[in-house]
Amino acid sequence: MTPAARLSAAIELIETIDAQRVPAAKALKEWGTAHRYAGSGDRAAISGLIWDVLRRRASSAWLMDADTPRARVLGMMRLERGMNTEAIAVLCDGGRFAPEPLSEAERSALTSRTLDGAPPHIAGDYPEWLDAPLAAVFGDDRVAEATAMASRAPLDLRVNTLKAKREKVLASLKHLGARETPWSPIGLRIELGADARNPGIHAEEDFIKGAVEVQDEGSQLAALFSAAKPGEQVIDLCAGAGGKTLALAAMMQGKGRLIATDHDKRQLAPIYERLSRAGVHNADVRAPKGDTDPLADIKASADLVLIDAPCTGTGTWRRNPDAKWRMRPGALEVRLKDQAEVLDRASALVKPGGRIAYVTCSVLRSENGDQVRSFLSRHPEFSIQPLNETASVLWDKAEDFENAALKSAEGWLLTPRRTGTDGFFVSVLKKA
Ligand SMILES: C[S@@+](CC[C@H](N)C(=O)[O-])C[C@H]1O[C@@H](n2cnc3c(N)ncnc32)[C@H](O)[C@@H]1O
Repeated sequence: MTPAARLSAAIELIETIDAQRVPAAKALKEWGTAHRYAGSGDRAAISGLIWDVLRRRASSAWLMDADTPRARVLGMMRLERGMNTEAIAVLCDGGRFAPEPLSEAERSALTSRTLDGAPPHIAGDYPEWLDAPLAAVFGDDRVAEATAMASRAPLDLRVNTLKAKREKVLASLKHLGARETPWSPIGLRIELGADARNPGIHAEEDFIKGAVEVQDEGSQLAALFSAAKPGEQVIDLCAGAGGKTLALAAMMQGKGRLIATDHDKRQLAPIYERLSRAGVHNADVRAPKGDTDPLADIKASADLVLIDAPCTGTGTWRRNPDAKWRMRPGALEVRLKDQAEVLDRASALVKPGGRIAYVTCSVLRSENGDQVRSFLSRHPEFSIQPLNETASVLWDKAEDFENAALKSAEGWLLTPRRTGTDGFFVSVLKKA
């Protein structure tokens, strides 16, 4: 397919997504099935166009002064891909399979309109109802923060120190353009291009042998800040697919007891194979069975309970721009209730002198600092570990990190703009 034909296909797909209100991933899959002649390069390029349109959905429509699929695709080419009017006109030449030529109104919008004067939720590309919550966290920086949250994310990897050292994996993944992450001492980063083609990390020997895992650097830092140590009893209470469990296991160097559970046993399904590939031998996965509590035998004995809390995922919008537009206030309410419940459950599992690491991949205060404050009012035996102590695990990077991340009385907030990671909140709570 020519670049122009790919653009036509993207416009057609956005029309389908709008008309049928289906998730973008589903629409892309169905399009692929119906257009078997399209090669993998075409599919990746078209997916890249769709994701970029979703990233800049509101600002592209504003720029073009028209909220149609075609206008949003054209506006995205200008805003996200940095193409000028002439370059866009070359693609839209009305030829076979190419989009129709640009109208006068489109030419004029692409050439002379800007985002000046656009309201924050349009310039920053987020749902209007989230303007007040984002303003509460970022104030006048919310457009810049949200713009970074709309940008494309790199592929981050965590080196599994149970099996390998970072220098060695770095050398063997050089051909993919891997380099060290800025903060995590065990992270590697591969920048991704505009097409949604992934670099095939799952087929690399390092991945197959368990020397690396895919994990955003923010998620790596959240695990590091929990300061899990060899010999401790550690519970990963919302273990899901096990991303944090694997990181905790590496920190524990195979010594001590690591218990992973989740209230939804289906979420745990991938964890068994991942633990085995990573060479973890001290993990005990406890899937819930009926109404029985899989942690019934644990009473105030854990050194550390990590809560990778169920949350709205606003911090991961750059990896899933579709989810951003689908988010509803009702979903936030449900998450807030879940978070309070999980925190209360954790409080009974931790021993005196032990700690809870409360983590979300959200930037919203109601899920982060507010949640911590209300937990402390219910459980005065807990207190917040000073933030500089939490960040001290970064050694020589700790000071730079303290200047980069956003600090509140309750914990650290990492954001794409400030730390170049997904958005993550981390608070460590110590039990007296
Ligand atoms: C952010 S995800 C976990 C991701 C995972 N830790 C990882 O790093 O791959 C949150 C998880 O919390 C689980 N969850 C939701 N409510 C819960 C509850 N009340 N108790 C335990 N887990 C819960 C969800 O099933 C989901 O798997």
